[in-house]
Amino acid sequence: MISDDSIVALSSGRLPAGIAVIRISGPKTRFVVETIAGGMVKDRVATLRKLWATDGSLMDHGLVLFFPGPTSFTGEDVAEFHVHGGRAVAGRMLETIAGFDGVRHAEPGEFTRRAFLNGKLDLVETEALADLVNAETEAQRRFAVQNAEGAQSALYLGWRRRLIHARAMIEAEIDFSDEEDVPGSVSDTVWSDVRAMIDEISRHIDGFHAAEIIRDGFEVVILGAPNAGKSSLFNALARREAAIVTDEPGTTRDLLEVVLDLNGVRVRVTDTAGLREAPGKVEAIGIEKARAKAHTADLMLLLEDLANPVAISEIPADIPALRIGTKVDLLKDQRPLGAYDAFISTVEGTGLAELLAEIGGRAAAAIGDVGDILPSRLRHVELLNETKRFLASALSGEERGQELRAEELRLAADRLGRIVGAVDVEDLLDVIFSQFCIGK
Ligand SMILES: Nc1nc2c(c(=O)[nH]1)N(C=O)[C@@H](CNc1ccc(C(=O)N[C@@H](CCC(=O)O)C(=O)O)cc1)CN2
Ligand SMILES: Nc1nc2c(ncn2[C@@H]2O[C@H](COP(=O)(O)OP(=O)(O)OP(=O)(O)O)[C@@H](O)[C@H]2O)c(=O)[nH]1
Ligand SMILES: [Mg+2]
Repeated sequence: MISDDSIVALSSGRLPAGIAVIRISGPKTRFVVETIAGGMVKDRVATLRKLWATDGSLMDHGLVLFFPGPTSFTGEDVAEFHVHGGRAVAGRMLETIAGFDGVRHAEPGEFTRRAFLNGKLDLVETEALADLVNAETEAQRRFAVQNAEGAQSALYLGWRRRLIHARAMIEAEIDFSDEEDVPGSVSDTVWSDVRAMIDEISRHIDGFHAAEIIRDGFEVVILGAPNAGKSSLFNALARREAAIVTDEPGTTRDLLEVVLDLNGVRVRVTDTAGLREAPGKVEAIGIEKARAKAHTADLMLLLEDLANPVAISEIPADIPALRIGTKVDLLKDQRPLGAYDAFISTVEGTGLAELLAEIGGRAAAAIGDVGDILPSRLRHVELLNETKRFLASALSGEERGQELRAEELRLAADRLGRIVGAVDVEDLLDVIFSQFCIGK
């Protein structure tokens, strides 16, 4: 639904700020610029102008930019007013512009929605733009900017092109099947490419967990017996008193979380209740939560007090773990018994930098290599799985005949088209654009 309304919004952040950017898009843009800036400005060049309210009073003195459609961000005429970032200045500008006939305040993501509807961005690029605006870590930014530039879309469009070609080859073979000189090897080539594509898609889907780690963070869970020093390590990693520490076993009951940025990767560290038998009611619930949390971890830190080692039981075996000896300062000259991956003292600060480096290294390894193209939404994974299912069915369906197999190739290509928004996506748009803030 492309409406004729022009839309206006504050596109920059929280006020007050040095500068506020007010953006308008749509057919009324020229008229608005002419009226409030006292005439048009040169296309795509910043021009300093006095900005006049409808009642003839001066609103501000600011920079005006005009981008004529279709060569603008939205594809429509767009203008920007870069004004002083005061609340009253921006407020007066917005109300004045929204007061023009045919101009209204924009909905969240509405500029980007217009860019999508005018073919400036596909759906995957649009989602990546939302990720770019929300990126907090360097890994999130790198990943989002690459996809906003079309890397992920190019992969899906490449597969789609191959399938459209494959289907054309199969259909040509059907049409000419009476003629002797169409070699069977054409369809052999096609089906071996389909098989290769299934492998490529599977490998790509396997990368989803890395994408989730980039977005949600690498999950580190601290586990151990009561008093092992879990909360003390948690506070040292958080660099603040995030958890209560006492010498009473059973101090921590609930899960506590801090988010770290380790070399540009989001890492979430959870402190847990000490694991032990026969605790009180509240602590028992905490211990249950700790055990459940361990199962979703990317890395477990299993803490043992070297002065009083208590190994913990029933820890998930399939999740990577580091066994850490704590309170190494209390050992004096004794050598610790047992195989530990690290020794720490939160009192003296021993081993903490090394532990942090180890966690950071594992988190970096878990997100894969810079430039890897990963599915960035569950939506992509679901459609890729459907694509794969149609391909597998086409590949194994010899007895069903070439027509049906060609149709399955079409359905597979369709699913890829749906990921980038080339086909049948009207129902997705409200969900996707509601992820944006106003002014984007
Ligand atoms: N001031 C300002 N900064 C901004 C934006 C903006 O809208 N305004 N952007 C907004 O997100 C981003 C830049 N993205 C943009 C993308 C396309 C076009 C644009 O005018 N595209 C035309 C012409 C392309 C060309 O000349 O190469 C087009 O696609 O046809 C402008 C900005 C980030 N910084
Ligand atoms: N000497 C020494 N004492 C420590 C060290 N780390 C923690 N402690 C002490 O050990 C006691 C327990 O520490 P916590 O961090 O609360 O232990 P916890 O594992 O969180 O305990 P629960 O929450 O009860 O499961 C406190 O008295 C701490 O001061 C350390 O590195 N050296
Ligand atoms: Mg604790």
